[in-house]
Amino acid sequence: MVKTKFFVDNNGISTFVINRPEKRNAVDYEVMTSLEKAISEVKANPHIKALVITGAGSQAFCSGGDISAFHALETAAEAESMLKRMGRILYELLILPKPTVALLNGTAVGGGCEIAIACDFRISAAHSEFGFIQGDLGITTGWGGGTILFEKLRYSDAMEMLTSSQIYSVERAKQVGFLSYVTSYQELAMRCEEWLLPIITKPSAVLTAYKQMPIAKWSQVGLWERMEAEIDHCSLLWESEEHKQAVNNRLQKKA
Ligand SMILES: CC[C@@H](C(=O)O)C(=O)SCCNC(=O)CCNC(=O)[C@H](O)C(C)(C)COP(=O)(O)OP(=O)(O)OC[C@H]1O[C@@H](n2cnc3c(N)ncnc32)[C@H](O)[C@@H]1OP(=O)(O)O
Repeated sequence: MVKTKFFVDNNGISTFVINRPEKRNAVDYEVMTSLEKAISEVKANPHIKALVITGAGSQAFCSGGDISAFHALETAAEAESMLKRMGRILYELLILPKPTVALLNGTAVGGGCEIAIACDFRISAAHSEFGFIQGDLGITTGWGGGTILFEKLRYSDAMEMLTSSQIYSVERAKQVGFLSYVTSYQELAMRCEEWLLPIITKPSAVLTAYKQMPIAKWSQVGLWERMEAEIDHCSLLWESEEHKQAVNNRLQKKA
């Protein structure tokens, strides 16, 4: 089965689907490569007005990094190369000069929440749940998503979401500003299109100009450098006994 899909509709809305429902749409190297390519295509293709990222099935949007695949990364240096690669992809997604939507068809945890927060909007199915659960694994966010969360949510809300590792319902996630809109799973695709319609019917130059406003700020405040610092911290924690034990427990389904 192909691990990702990418298509563009007649309105210029492109959709990237992580297609690993049996692994709750976990991100491995193949998924990373496809996402990297899709972002480049969206940036370069003048017919594409927006990018939607979603997951296959109704159970998960994305369960973060593929812990079976990344379990093999033992040292801080080994972890850093994977984390930095995905961090750069999320930075490119963040600064894409076109509107982006995380279409949350199900639960997002760990790096899944990092992908979601790198998008401009988060539209969710009513049954989804969200958690920056990295703290329970003895690490921090490692793809730069913590830094992005602090940019997009109120300080105390971002701080609580990250440090508590709690699972948020859609109600709570909407309350803290993590979500833009909630609908039923059945209506998700249709509502997303409706949501995007007043946006994608504007000239591309207008959309790009608006997107440039936060991008200029992020460049001034050295956002990428701050994401790199986050990645460095996570890499160091990666080689801790606490992290290795937590991942082993999860792989053996003890936690
Ligand atoms: C590495 C980067 C780092 C970052 O920088 O942020 C991270 O992303 S850390 C976070 C890593 N992710 C996790 O630890 C999440 C683990 N998964 C779960 O907590 C749960 O699966 C779920 C997402 C809450 C869904 O629960 P549920 O619907 O009950 O499914 P199962 O738990 O039964 O899983 C089904 C199936 O999928 C496999 N799976 C799930 N998540 C991952 C994953 N992240 N990597 C690899 N495989 C995953 C799980 O092992 C099951 O497989 P089988 O046993 O073969 O059926």
